Amino acid sequence: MKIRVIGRWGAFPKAGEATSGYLLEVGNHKILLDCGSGVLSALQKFIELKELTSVFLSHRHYDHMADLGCLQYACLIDMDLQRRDTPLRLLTAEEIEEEWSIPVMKGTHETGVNESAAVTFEDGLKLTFFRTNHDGYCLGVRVEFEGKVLVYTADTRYDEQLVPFLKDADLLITESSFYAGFNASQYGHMNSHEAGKLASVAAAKKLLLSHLPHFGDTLLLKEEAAVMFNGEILLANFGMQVVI
Ligand SMILES: Nc1ccn([C@@H]2O[C@H](COP(=O)(O)O)[C@@H](O)[C@H]2O)c(=O)n1
Repeated sequence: MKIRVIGRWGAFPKAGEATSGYLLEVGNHKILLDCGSGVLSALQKFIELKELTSVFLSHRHYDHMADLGCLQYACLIDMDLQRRDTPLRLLTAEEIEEEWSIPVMKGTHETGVNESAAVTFEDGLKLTFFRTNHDGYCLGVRVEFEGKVLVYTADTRYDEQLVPFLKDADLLITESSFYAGFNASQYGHMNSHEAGKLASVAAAKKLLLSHLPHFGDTLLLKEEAAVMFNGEILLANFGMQVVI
């Protein structure tokens, strides 16, 4: 499994970068985990959009799905120009409140997902979803393939109820929206200590800190998380690829 950081910022993108987006390449799949602001442009530095096979949307906050509409247009154009023969599969966290629906368009096909259903592909790739502790309906995803495990928590408060879904991940991607000591929970998020603690309690092998704050020295996040987690810690950087 290969995972590349396409967008690493919370809330809004820094100049020339993007908010949440991670490209997962596994078997014949190219799956985008979240499609925040700036992701569509940044993604094309690495692949052509017609190569994408699926997109997982954790929740319907702009920093996780702002570029979805334009991605749908790209798929429509690629279908019309016969550059894409299969519609892009959108795996979207079911929005209980149904405040936003995703338009039906040629080139994309939506499948609502929730915490009680897994998606299994023919080659054995399995995606299992779990509800996180965020404001609104937000799902994390556990990806399993040929004995390797990747977990992406998306947005969440620190919550040990998540641990069974994170257990023994070869790579755990968590948010680290604030610095140690800050009450991140009030905003539905985690600070760096909490990210490290979650990785430790879940016995993750490697931790990738992302969904970063727009203030302070983000290098500190890694040092702070290391107080709570003894394993390898990576701080998300644009274009960084991790192989597990
Ligand atoms: N006082 C605040 C409030 C929020 N943030 C950040 O804004 C983002 C909000 O994103 P949601 O996913 O909760 O919609 C998030 O990155 C928060 O950390 C902040 O920095 N300060």
